[in-house]
Amino acid sequence: MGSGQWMVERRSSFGNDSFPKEHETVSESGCLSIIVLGASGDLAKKKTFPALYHLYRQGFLDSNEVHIFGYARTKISDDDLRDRIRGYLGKDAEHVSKFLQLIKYVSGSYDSEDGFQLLDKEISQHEESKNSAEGSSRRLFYLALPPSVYPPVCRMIKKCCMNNSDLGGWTRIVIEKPFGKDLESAENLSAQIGELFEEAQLYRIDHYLGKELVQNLLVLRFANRFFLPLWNRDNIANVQIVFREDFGTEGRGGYFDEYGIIRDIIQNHLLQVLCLVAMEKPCFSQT
Ligand SMILES: NC(=O)C1=CN([C@@H]2O[C@H](COP(=O)(O)OP(=O)(O)OC[C@H]3O[C@@H](n4cnc5c(N)ncnc54)[C@H](OP(=O)(O)O)[C@@H]3O)[C@@H](O)[C@H]2O)C=CC1
Ligand SMILES: O=C1O[C@H](COP(=O)(O)O)[C@@H](O)[C@H](O)[C@H]1O
Repeated sequence: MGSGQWMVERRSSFGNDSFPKEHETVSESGCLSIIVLGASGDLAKKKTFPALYHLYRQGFLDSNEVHIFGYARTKISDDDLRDRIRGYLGKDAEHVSKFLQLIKYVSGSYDSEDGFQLLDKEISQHEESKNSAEGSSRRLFYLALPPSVYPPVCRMIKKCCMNNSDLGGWTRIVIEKPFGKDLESAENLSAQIGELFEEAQLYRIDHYLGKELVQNLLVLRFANRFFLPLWNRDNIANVQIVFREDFGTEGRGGYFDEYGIIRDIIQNHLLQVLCLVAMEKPCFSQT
């Protein structure tokens, strides 16, 4: 299947015709607010904040423009959140401390306006303090939350927290896997979120596809002259994909009770790895 055909399929399956217009330019200057919803959780502490820290260390997040907000129901202070994530960031205490000062925590529920109005107030205050006359405001909402709360959270963002600066900018939503429990719930989620945001504002992600080892599987299989002719049923007796964690549930119990570890890992991460191990060479031709 070529890329042209893929676009057509994707439009119909997500029921939304508002893909980015190819030549549309979007302002990438001015104040940037990154809001991590579910900031008290496992994903936020182990992956999201460390990823933001690495972007900061590599110079992609300018402390003159960026502020990071954590949001969740747990009642903790800014410093409590900083203490929770400090140990996951790195060993350079000075840089870690500077990065942590960019983070503010707001507590509130996922389905009522009070918390989101407070969040909007905090973001707006930050924008007012940082914006120059020509700057625009960008708001990136990262949902480090179980899928069951995506719809209420998206409704609250739409109602209370959209960027409406006269100076332009954008509001974007990043959604983690798993995207629902099955086809029906995934389509249901898409329909609900699609009513609130344009497709161009939505980013569905799965961090396994970004792993170097996973990405290298394609190179190993299709660009390596030793493996290319040998990687087939005549030479491979069996394939085992092993997922191991050397720690316990660690606060994920509520989420696992609802979704289950199999849905959490197997139908996305591990099946993707299986596909990369076993699939035919991709066809890159255009249709
Ligand atoms: N952990 C990881 O490494 C990764 C996780 N993911 C995905 O990210 C999402 C969150 O995972 P993770 O952070 O591990 O899970 P957590 O159980 O740690 O949940 C994150 C936060 O969401 C809130 N929460 C948990 N359960 C519920 C619930 N039933 N209803 C409302 N709020 C709830 C809690 O915050 P509070 O109570 O303070 O509001 C919690 O701190 C999942 O969809 C998971 O598949 C994706 C990639 C990696
Ligand atoms: O998506 C998830 O993945 C992590 C494991 O990711 P890894 O990069 O550390 O291998 C898992 O711990 C988490 O429960 C799950 O939601």
